[in-house]
Amino acid sequence: MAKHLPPLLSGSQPPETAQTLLALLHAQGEVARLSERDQLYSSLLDSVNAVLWAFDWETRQVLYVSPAYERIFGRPASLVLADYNEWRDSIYPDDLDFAERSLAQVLLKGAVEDREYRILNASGQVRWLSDKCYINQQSEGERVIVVGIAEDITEKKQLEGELQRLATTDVLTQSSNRRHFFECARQAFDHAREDGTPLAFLLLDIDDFKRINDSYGHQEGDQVLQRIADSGKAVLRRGDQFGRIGGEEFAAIFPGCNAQAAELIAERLQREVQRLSFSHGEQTYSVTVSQGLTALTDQDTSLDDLFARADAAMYRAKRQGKNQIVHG
Ligand SMILES: Nc1nc2c(ncn2[C@@H]2O[C@H](COP(=O)(O)OP(=O)(O)OP(=O)(O)O)[C@@H](O)[C@H]2O)c(=O)[nH]1
Repeated sequence: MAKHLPPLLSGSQPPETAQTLLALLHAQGEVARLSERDQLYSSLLDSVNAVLWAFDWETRQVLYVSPAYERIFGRPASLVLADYNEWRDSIYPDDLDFAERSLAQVLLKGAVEDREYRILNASGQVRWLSDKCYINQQSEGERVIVVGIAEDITEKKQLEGELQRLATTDVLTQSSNRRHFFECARQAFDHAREDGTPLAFLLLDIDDFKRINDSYGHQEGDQVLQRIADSGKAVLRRGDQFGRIGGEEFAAIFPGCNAQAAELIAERLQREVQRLSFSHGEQTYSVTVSQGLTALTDQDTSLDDLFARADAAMYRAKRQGKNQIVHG
């Protein structure tokens, strides 16, 4: 038979002590929940590879940096909280102007999301940051707080650089590939036309390359291509562009260079290639190249004009006995 238990508390309201007890239990639960949430927030902040930050625009004071600051910058957070210049001084000198100007734009735009700059961390390592920032001002007249998220994108940048290198480089010779060479050459052509500056264009083709392949094998042929490309790169000046544009055909573009100056470079390259010595087993051999050279004229309307003249000149060099430079 069911027993009827006496009511724990009589009347509709619990006595005062019980109310206090309930309130305490409730508060304890709240505290536990809050500390759980706190732990969750701080472990989230810790795990992202980004610094969340807040900055008082008027007083130039950093109000908050999340734990990733110490990991990415390699410096104690207390220092940047005491002095904003800690952050400024970490910025890679070439990027400081951009970092400051783009931060100031947040006042006009409310948000600046395309800020990428480099920092030097405490051990002198360069790191790339994507530092987005936003105005956090509720109403007119309130102090301006800028908040931001500075993500470490160093690995992404390195990957982008590697992809860019792969997309623009000829795998065998590590010189520019055809597409990239002509892209750069077209830009150089446009600049030369705009600025009225000289420009020279060169085509180079290895002589009797088929015979090298047939006599010594394709791998040997590849080595010849690599060493000729190395000679090309060594002879060129900074700002010149050198590329492999076909099987055994290379091209170079010389911005700011007239026909005479380009001729000197082509002659140097011709000598460099003649000096190269190759060996296959007991045999040693050398190679020669034919070059077609031309310079920009007032009548040229596109890079194709220069290319056509250099190409015709190069074939003349072949017909005239190879191992020579012909002007077109
Ligand atoms: N090893 C190697 N050979 C290549 C590569 N690309 C093209 N070739 C070879 O380059 C040779 C070009 O031969 P041809 O166009 O007849 O020219 P050539 O023998 O140099 O004759 P000339 O241009 O008249 O001096 C061919 O045998 C191609 O197979 C490459 O990446 N590696």
